[in-house]
Parts: sequence; structure tokens; C-alpha cells
Amino acid sequence: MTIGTPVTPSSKIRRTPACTPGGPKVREENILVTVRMRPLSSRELAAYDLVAWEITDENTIVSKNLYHERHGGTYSFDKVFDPTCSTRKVYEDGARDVALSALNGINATIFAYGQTSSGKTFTMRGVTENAVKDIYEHIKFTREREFLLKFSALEIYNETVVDLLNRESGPLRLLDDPEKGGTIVEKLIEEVIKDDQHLRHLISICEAQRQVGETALNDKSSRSHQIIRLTIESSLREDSGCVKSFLASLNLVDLAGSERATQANTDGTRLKEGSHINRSLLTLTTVIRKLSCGKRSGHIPYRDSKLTRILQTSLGGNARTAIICTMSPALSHVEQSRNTLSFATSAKEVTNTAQVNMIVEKKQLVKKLQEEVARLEAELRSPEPTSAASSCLKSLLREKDFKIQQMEREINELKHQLDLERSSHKEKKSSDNHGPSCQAVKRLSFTTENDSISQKPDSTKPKSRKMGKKSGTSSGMLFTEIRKLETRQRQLGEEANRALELLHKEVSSQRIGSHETAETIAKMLAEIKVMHTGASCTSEVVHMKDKSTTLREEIARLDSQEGNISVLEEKLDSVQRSIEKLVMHFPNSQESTPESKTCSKKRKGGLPFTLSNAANMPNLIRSPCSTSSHKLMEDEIENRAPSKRTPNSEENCSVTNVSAQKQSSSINVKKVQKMFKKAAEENIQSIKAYVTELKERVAKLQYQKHLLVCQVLELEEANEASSEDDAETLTGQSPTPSWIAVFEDQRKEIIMLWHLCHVSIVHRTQFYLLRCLEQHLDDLGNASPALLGDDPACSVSSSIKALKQEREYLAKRVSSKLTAEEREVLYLKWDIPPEGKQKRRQQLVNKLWTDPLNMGHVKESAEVVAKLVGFCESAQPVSREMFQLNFVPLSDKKSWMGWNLISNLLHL
Ligand SMILES: Nc1ncnc2c1ncn2[C@@H]1O[C@H](COP(=O)(O)OP(=O)(O)OP(=O)(O)O)[C@@H](O)[C@H]1O
Repeated sequence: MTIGTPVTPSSKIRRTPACTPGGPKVREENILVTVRMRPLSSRELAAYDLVAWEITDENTIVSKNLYHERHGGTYSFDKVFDPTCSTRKVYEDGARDVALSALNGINATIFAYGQTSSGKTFTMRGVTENAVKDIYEHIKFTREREFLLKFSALEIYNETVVDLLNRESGPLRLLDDPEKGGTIVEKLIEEVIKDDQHLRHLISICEAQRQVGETALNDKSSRSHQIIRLTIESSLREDSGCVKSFLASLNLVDLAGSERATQANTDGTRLKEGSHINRSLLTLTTVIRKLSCGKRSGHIPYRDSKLTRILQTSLGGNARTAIICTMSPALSHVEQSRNTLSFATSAKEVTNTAQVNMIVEKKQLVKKLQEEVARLEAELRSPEPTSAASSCLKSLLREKDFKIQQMEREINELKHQLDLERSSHKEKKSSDNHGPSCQAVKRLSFTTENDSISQKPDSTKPKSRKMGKKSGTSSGMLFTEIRKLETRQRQLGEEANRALELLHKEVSSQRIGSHETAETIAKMLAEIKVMHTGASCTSEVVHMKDKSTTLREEIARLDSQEGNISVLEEKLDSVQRSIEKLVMHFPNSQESTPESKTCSKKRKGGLPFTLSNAANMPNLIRSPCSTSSHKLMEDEIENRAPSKRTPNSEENCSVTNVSAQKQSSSINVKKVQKMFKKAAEENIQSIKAYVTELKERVAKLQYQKHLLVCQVLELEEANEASSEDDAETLTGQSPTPSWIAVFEDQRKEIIMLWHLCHVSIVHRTQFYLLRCLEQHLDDLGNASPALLGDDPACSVSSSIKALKQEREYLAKRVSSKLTAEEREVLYLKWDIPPEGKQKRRQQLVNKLWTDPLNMGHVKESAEVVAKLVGFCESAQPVSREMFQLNFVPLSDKKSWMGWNLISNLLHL
């Protein structure tokens, strides 16, 4: 038989005719729905079952209403096939046209739907066989085109996707296809088909691999949904340079059948399978029912089952679809058959918008590739992290942390704005309106050196004191913050100064390093002193002007001091370099004793010059005559030469006594010299560590300053906006909805940054749900670096490690915080196989918060984490409002720990 280009019956095509090369024509058409009734089965015959249906014409089926029930009924479809109809006829009238569309670049799906043992597999086998035959006939007679066919097959068994060509690959993940808007099955094998025999062979492999089991209704009941996919690509053989190729896929779907446990007589594994089958079919029915009410009939729950996710484009999307509904004629199954017919009736109303899928012209492709190459080249040219990769990562992490915090701040601001807008609309502008500036002021919780580290807002204070302040008070607070900042800047200068002085002393007293180094240090010392005096003068002048100056002037002034901080940073850099040189000058700098190694290790744990002990810094710089050095020396002498030990240890400290020792023992003189060297070396190391710390603190100061500037500007903008809003409210205009869009966008960005920075998932959940988990965070014992405010420069690896620990912690709570049923549902939903290298609960927790681009996944992860940390302990489900812009006012809650953390981060 010769088969030309498949033709669609004109009755089925409502708009644009068949695909025309030249542009992607969209065609809108309803799903083709046919019904096939099988003969009574031997079981049914043996049970003397009656035929409950009558096919009155090729489109109509009528219930015989043997029991004279009220719900009789007539059903009409594109075709109704009686039990005598051959599968070839079913294929020709109910599937062929749709199936062969795939040869012309239109996606096509054919599936069989019906109760268990109604004949789905029987029908789909025949349809597939016929389709393969016709496809190869078509290829044979379409010589002008070249075809490339690929084959893949999967089954969905107990909500787990398995590759039928490679079962060993285990459960497969579904990914969203951002380009085509559908779903991709990750790692699904696609095999190029050589010929029709090869294709048949592959189909038979899948049949053998599929999950089949015996039930009371069917000896070989399919326990999974099977999808065979043929991808067909074709192009004209002549290479004219601008020829379009077609690309489409044909899905041949054999669904598992709906079943009643009582009828199918299932228990154990079969019962579990049955419940999964029924659940996914229910989702399919819901999707079809909703689509039949029109595409704009609200949310279509494609994502509720793997089946509907995979078939999404075939259900109301870019595909032509044919559904063959199979049914038993038996009276004993009349209810199930009625359900099938009702599903078929809904499916008839579903409209698809299929279009010809063309591959881009070659020239365009070449252009695209060239662009891509250019982009990659540009990327290669841009500076790459080199040997200092880890420090780059650190600074990147810091930058991202900063960005996250900034965004979190902005989100909170937006949320607050929205709350305000809402309340202002409700209360119609009250004179005691809480302006947005309050929020900005509230967030200004920098701590000074003398403040306590955890400056949580005093919840006992009346709310009105915290929230009810007007912008005047806010400005006052900002002034204070600016002053604090300046004081800190001054202190830093002083400390840098002190460090240099010490270094200078050390260099001159020990005569270490070159003369040049000593001179450089002296010069830097002088410069920093000048800079420091300049800064103090400025601050005094400002203090005089205090009352008259405006916030913006303050910030401008603060900005003009930027240079000072940068200079300070540079100076510290060169100090560091000088120290490096000095260290190199120590003759035995490489051969540190085990003891000095221990000392330096100890220092790593905690620098000697923290803020609190900065005043004691000079005491910590050890001179060879200091008690500790002396002790060290004594110990060494005691260990090495006990007999020569001098009773008066004070005498050992002076050079004269050392000379005396020299006379008596040359070994001891060498020892003492060594002591001196070591002490000097350690002093320099201490100063080096201190300078490094100073540098970090200068960086923090910069950061703090930026934050302050942002907040002042924000405060002023907010005040302006607030007055505009007031004016709007008075004129009765509604607030702008762009806040919502901005909020959504920023939230997405934050989620991505959280992911990239390995931020604690509890923190993410906390922020995502915008509810207070402070108590739970305390319980967690700050398991993650994201919860620790005192180490902003923590490394990526430590973040990952902490995140891992956090996941382990959460995994331990799975059993206690989730019911067995909840766990089971989650395991199925999240594709957690019963057997795996890790425990199921760990696997589940490992999957949480892993797909930042998928908002559904983010929402579900937040829900699960919230449950695990006990957030939803009151058995209240996580409300929808939490994920939208309808937040509970924060004033009712404890303050959120996050902002305090920011101030901790800023704590110098
Ligand atoms: N049209 C038909 N003519 C003759 N026999 C049929 C027909 N349809 C189905 N059968 C027979 O009925 C039995 C059940 O069919 P099948 O396994 O295809 O049902 P199913 O709907 O796929 O069931 P399940 O959902 O349990 O997998 C098989 O033995 C099959 O050969």
C-alpha cells in the first residue's frame, strides 16, 4: 500500500490546514476521541454476565439500562467501535491520521484509557504495530526527504519513572524544559532506529521489561503507564542551504487501568500499585475536565502526577492527540464503563494547538553557532580565577552574602510597604500612620564595640515606640549611626597606627630586616598619623554642625572620606607585604620548632588582638625578656642542660648575663640567640595577624558604610513615596501593583543566591515563609554557617559542610515530625526509591532546596523543612498566604533573627 503525506479529515481541523513548510502554522483542534468496546471475556461469559451497552451507530453508544436506573444515557464520540471491529479499523479511524502527523513535524500522542482488563494493551499493541508499518511505508515512498528516527521508552511505576531500555539507571528525574515549556526526562536513553525490524525489536524489549502482574480481572494486568516515544526528524535531501527540517515526536501511551480493589481483588503490592494507578488517573481526569472547561479555567494541575507532567504538551498543548477509550460491555462493570465514557466526553472538549516544529535553517544555525563561539571566546578572555582561586571564592561568597542581605532587606521593605498600603487603605489614612521609614530605622541595628553582641530588640517595649516613630526620629537615629561609624573609623586608624608603631619598634630594637624596610615602615607610620589627624578634625567640624546638617549632606561627607579608608586599606596592604619581607629575612624562618608551631596554631584559633583585647595588644607582643619568653628559655635550658641552670632566672634576661653564660657554656649562648630570634619572629607574626585582622575590619567598615548610605537613601525615598502614597490615598487611587512583580523577581534571585552560596535550608525556609523560627534556630545550635553571624568570610567548603550537617540533622527528624503516611507520600512524590545507598529519609532531605529555578519545588521544600523543624506543629497547614504577599504582620511575632544577624556581621 502506498502512503503519501497523511491527510487530516477536514472535519477535524477547525482552523489552519495541514502543515505548510515556510513557517510554523498553529492549528487548533479538539482531541480525537473514540471508544472501543471489547467482546465479553471468558470470565464474564462464565459468570453469565450481561451486555449492558448498545452501539446504535458508528458514533453513538447507549446504556441498555437493564435495571431501569435513572442514569441511563447516550454518549457520542468521533467513532465508536463495536466488539467485532478489527484493531486495524480502530487504528485507521481513531489513530492513524494523528500518528502520521509526526512525519510532518507535528507532535502526536495516542493513548488508550479505560478500566483494567478493558483492552488497552490489546488495542495499543495493534495501534503501535500499524503505526510502525505506516511510518516505514511513508518513509519508503517519500524519497525526496531524509528521515532520522529515534526511540525511547519509559514506564511510570508507583510514581517512579523508569527507562525501559535501561532499567539499571534507576528512577529518572523530570526536568522542566524552559525552551519548549514541557517536561524532559533526565538521562532517558534515546536510540537511533536503523529500520522497522530494529524498531519492532526495541518495542518487544520494552514489553518484556514492563511491570505486569496478575489480578482477579486480568492475568496480565499492566501495573504501570508505558510511554513509547518515536522522535522523527526529516529534511529534504538536496542541500540548498536554507531548507527547513521537521522535528516531532509520536507518543504511544498505554495507561494502566483504573481498578476497584474489591473487583480486582488486590492486596499487598497489587493494592499499592492500584492506588498509585488510580491516583495518577484521577489527576489525568482532573486535568482533562479542567481543560474541557476552556484553557483559561484556572490552574491546570499537570504537576500533580508524573503522567500528566510528561503528557502536558499532549493535553491542551503543542500536539495532536487521539484517545481510544476501551470498555467492557459487561453489566458487572457498568459503573466503571460509565466513568470511562464520562472521561471520554470531557476529553472531546479539550483543544490542542499543534504546530509544525521546524529546525532552524542551516544558515541561521551557523549564525547562532558563531554567536555562541563569540560569547564563549569573550568568556575565555575575561579574567579567570587563578591560583588565588580560594580567596576569589571567598570574596565572591562575601559579595553574594552582601547581595543576599541587601535583597532580603529590600523584600522586607516591599512586604512592609504592602502591609502599609493595605492598612492605609483600610483605615483611610490615620494621622498616626506608621511610615516606611520606621522599618528602615528598625533595621539600623549596628552594634558598637561596647554594645552587646546580640542586640535583639526589646520586645517588652511598647510597639508604638518601635513602630510609631516618624521620620524625624529615624533621621536622628541615622545621625547617631553615622557618628558611631565615624568613631569606629577613627579607632581603626588608631589601631593601625599602634600596630605600625609596634612593628617599627620591633624592627629597630631587633635590627631585623633591611634598613629600607624600617624606613618604609616609619614613613607609613607618619602618613597614617597625618591621615588619622585629618579624620579627627573632620569629625570635630561635623560635630559642630551636627544639628544643621541634613542626612544627605552627612552621607556625602561620609562618602568623601571614602578615600581615607581606601588609603588605610592600601597602607595595610603594604604593611602586610613588608612583614612578609621581614619574615623572609629570618635566617631560620622555615625551621620553626614544634613548640612555635603549636603557638601559631593556637593563634589561628583566635587572634590575640580581638576588639575586646585591643587595648592589651602591646602586652601581647612578646619581648625576649618577657615572662613567657623567659619561661620558654628556662624550660629549654632545663631540658637540655639541667646542671647549668642559674638559680636566679632574672639574670638570664640581660645580654651581659648571656655573655657570662657564653663564657661558661657556648651551647647556652646559641640557645639564647635562638630564643631572641624566635621571639622576634613570633612578634612579627603576631603583628602580621593583627594587620590582617585590621584589614578585615576595614573591609567591614566599608560594607557598613555602604549599607548605611543605602538605608539613608532608601529612607528618604520611602518618605517621598510615603507622601506620594498619602496623596494617592487622598485622591482615591489604588496602590501600584508593580511591587508584587518586583517582590517575585527578587525572591527568585534570592533563592538562586541561596542555592549558589549553600545557605542553610532552614534559613531559606525561614525567610521564604517569613515567619519566626528563632526558637528552632536556637535549637539547631547554629548548625550552619548561614546562621552564624560572626564569620561572613566563611569558605564555600565550610558552607557546604555545614549544609550537609544541617541535612543530616533534618533527616533525623523525618521519622518524628512526619507521619508514616506523610513520609510515604513524600517518598513517592520526590522519587525516593525504597532501596538506595542512603536511608530514604536522608535521600528525601538531600533533595530539599536543590532546584532553585523551580518555584513549585522551592515551595514544597519550604513546606517540608517547616514541618521538620516543627514550624507547622500546630497542625496548621502552611497556608497559601505565606507564599504570596499576604503576610501576617511582623509586629505580632518575635523579631526575626536575620536582621540581628546582619548587625552581628557588622560587628567589628
Ligand atoms: N477487542 C478485543 N477483542 C478480543 N479480546 C480482547 C479485546 N480487548 C481485550 N481483549 C482481551 O482482554 C484481556 C484484557 O485485555 P488487556 O490486557 O489489553 O486489558 P488492559 O485494559 O490493558 O488491562 P490492564 O489495565 O489490567 O492492563 C486480554 O486477554 C485481551 O486479549
